[in-house]
Order: sequence, then C-alpha cells, then structure tokens
Amino acid sequence: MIGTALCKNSIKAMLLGSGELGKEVAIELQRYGIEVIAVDRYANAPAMHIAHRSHVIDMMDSAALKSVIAQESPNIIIPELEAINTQVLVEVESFGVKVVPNAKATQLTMNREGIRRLAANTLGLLTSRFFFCDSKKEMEKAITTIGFPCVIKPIMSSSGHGQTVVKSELQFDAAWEVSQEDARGGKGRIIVEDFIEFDYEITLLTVSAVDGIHFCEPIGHRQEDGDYRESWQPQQMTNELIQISREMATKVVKSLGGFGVFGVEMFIKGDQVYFSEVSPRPHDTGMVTLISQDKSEFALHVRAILGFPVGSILQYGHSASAVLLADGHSVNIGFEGVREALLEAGTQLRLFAKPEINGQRRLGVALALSDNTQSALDKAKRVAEQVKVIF
Ligand SMILES: Nc1ncnc2c1ncn2[C@@H]1O[C@H](COP(=O)(O)OP(=O)(O)OP(=O)(O)O)[C@@H](O)[C@H]1O
Ligand SMILES: NCC(=O)N[C@@H]1O[C@H](COP(=O)([O-])[O-])[C@@H](O)[C@H]1O
Ligand SMILES: [Mg+2]
Repeated sequence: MIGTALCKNSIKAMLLGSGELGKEVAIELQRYGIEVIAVDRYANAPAMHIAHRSHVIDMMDSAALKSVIAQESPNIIIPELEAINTQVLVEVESFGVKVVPNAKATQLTMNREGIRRLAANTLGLLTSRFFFCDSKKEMEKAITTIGFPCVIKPIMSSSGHGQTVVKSELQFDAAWEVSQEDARGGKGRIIVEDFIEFDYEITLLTVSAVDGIHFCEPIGHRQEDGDYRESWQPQQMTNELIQISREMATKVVKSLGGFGVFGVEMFIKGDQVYFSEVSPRPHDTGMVTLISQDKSEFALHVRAILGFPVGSILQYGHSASAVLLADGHSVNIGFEGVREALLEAGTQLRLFAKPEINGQRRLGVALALSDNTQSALDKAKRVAEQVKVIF
C-alpha cells in the first residue's frame, strides 16, 4: 500500500527516461526497497546502471511503450524527460497505473502551448507576451507585433533545443530552420515570445505531498544556449518576491495536480515575477540540492510519490553546482584530473557514465558548499574545470 506500509516486492516503479536525474530518483526509490525498471532510448543510460532491469525503446512510439508497460506491469510510472508518448500515459492511467504526478500534467507540460495557455489564460499569471505560429510567415507577423529581441522555440523541445533569440530580420530564416530541425518529433508549431531582460531567473522547487505544499529555497541559475551551466541556492530575493513566486508556484502545482516535485521556472525583473515554464519532476538546476539540503529534490520526489510526508526541508547554506560539459564524438569516454578535483574541500563530484557522446553533452556535475554564493560557485567551477574529459 502506497503511503502506509511497504512490503517486499510490493511496488514496481518504471522510470521513463534514465538520465542523470533518473539515476538519483532510482537510488532514492531503492532506499525504500522499491523495484526499479529503467527505460530510455539508448542502452547503458545512467539510471540503468543501478536499476533492477532496463529496456531500450523509443518512448514516443505508442506500441513500443504499451508493450514494455504490459510486459513489466509497473504500479507507478515516473516520467523523467519530455520525449514520451503521453497519450499512452493517459490510457494506462485509466487502467489504474499511477502516473507521476498524473498523465494530464505530463501532457500539458511537454507542450509549451498547453502549459503557457494554462498559466497565462486560465490562471492569469504574468508571462512574456506570446504567439503560437505554424509557418515562417506567421512567425514574421508575430515578430512584427512583439519586436526585437524575441525568442523562438519549438512547442515540443527541451534543454534549449531549437531555440533562438532573434535580434534582427537577418535571423528569420535561420531561426525558423532551427526551430523545425531541432523540434522533438520533427517539424511543427513554434512559440514566439518577448525576450524578458530579467535581473535573474530562478527554479522554485515545489513539492506537493500528502502533508501539503513545501518549497525549497529558490535556486538561481545561468543558462547558455538554453541549457544550464551553473546553479546556486539560495538565490537572494526579497520576502515580497519570494511570496509572489510561492503563490504563483502554488497555483500552477495545484492546477496540475498530483504528488511530486515540480521545478517552477520564473524570471525576476524589478518587483515582477514572470512565470516561464514548469517541469512536473526534478529539475536539472536542482542537482544543487544533492549537496545543499538534507533531502535532495530526488529524495523529496520519491517521498511525495510514495505518499509519505515531506515533513521539513533543512537547507545547509550557500551552495552551487557547475556542469561538466564536453564536446566531441566517442563511445569510450574517460576522465582525468579526478584526484585533483576531489582535493577541493566542501565539494562533491558526480560523473554520470553516459556511454557515448555525439556533439555537446552533460557528463557530470560538480557540487559545492561554502560561506557565500560566489565562493560556492567558484569552488564548483574549479572542480568541474579540473576534470578533463578524454576520448
Ligand atoms: N522569453 C524569454 N526571455 C528571456 N530569456 C528566455 C526566454 N525564454 C527562455 N529564455 C532563456 O532560455 C532558457 C531556456 O528556456 P526554456 O526553459 O524555455 O527552454 P527549454 O528548452 O524548456 O529548457 P529546459 O528543458 O532546460 O527547461 C531560460 O532558462 C532562459 O534563460
Ligand atoms: N533539461 C532536462 C534535463 O536536464 N534532463 C536530464 O538530462 C537527461 C538527458 O541527457 P542527454 O541529452 O545527455 O541524454 C535526461 O534523461 C534527464 O536526466
Ligand atoms: Mg526551462
């Protein structure tokens, strides 16, 4: 029984997506004796290294996804990324399988149109101005209204794929091409939105659990090409801004429903908080919580999913994470400088052991605790820079 007692062999959880975030979720599930089935598009994905069993399938393929779910009969399905056929999740949920946080939320959030319309139109939250377009012509018309700079993104994409900040007409062709080439599942609809010149951006990790809504301290982060490079916690904010952010996050999380961690992304400009998007699962910038809190975002996710109370969240102080990003092509990835990196006090290193690299890929993360944000960031970056990826 979820939330009351755990019996040996009673709960089987299936992770859809088995990257670095899923690996930590798998570890936390296993701390409670849960059987873990890891699924992803490639073999030897990080969470597969420690799962009880694993399967390699295209999770966008309805038949393949249904077949693996039928074969394993999990009690809980935990989406870990966005490239999933969410219609299948809706179906299996109707047969009684628990989908985290629920199938509707996974559907709404994997499509920028779903979550943006919910936030801006239904919940009335402040967002950048936006238009959805189906052709280059429509895109050009939308940009005429929005002005420069603006941001173009496929409605189906993550980690900055297919995203361009458009500053002049000269970029129209390239921005459209990139949005079509790098969209998940191929060509399609895009969003054109105002570029917000924010003071800083945050992820507000919000946990919805049996004992209510809980917040982690806000996480600040720096992005490059739509992908995160460093994050830190706590991000300094006024009490008023924290209050507005929490109210916004509560509205979004309650409206999506279900239990789990939600990474609510927001832009802060002056005394205004813009809602950007939300992940109904742990967030990459939240990897900092592996060092900054007594319960990481992964531990919190698992508690909430299993129907256990979160209780309290103890934050240890100024913390940071810096990603270990590599560029190249190899199926034999090695690391040098680990010994030297580990000499830095108050730090930790996670190497994900991804089996191959084809272009740019995040292969690890450095974590640090210190007595102020800058020092934590410097430490984390020093550790990440010390480790050299060798092919
Ligand atoms: N309208 C905007 N104004 C200013 N910056 C933006 C805007 N939209 C996106 N960005 C920048 O690009 C980053 C990535 O954007 P977004 O989160 O929408 O992309 P994503 O592909 O969903 O990334 P992820 O999956 O990692 O969350 C943001 O964190 C922010 O730094
Ligand atoms: N912003 C989303 C995010 O960080 N997702 C994390 O990255 C993995 C994919 O990495 P890969 O592209 O190297 O396979 C995902 O499986 C998830 O853990
Ligand atoms: Mg984002």
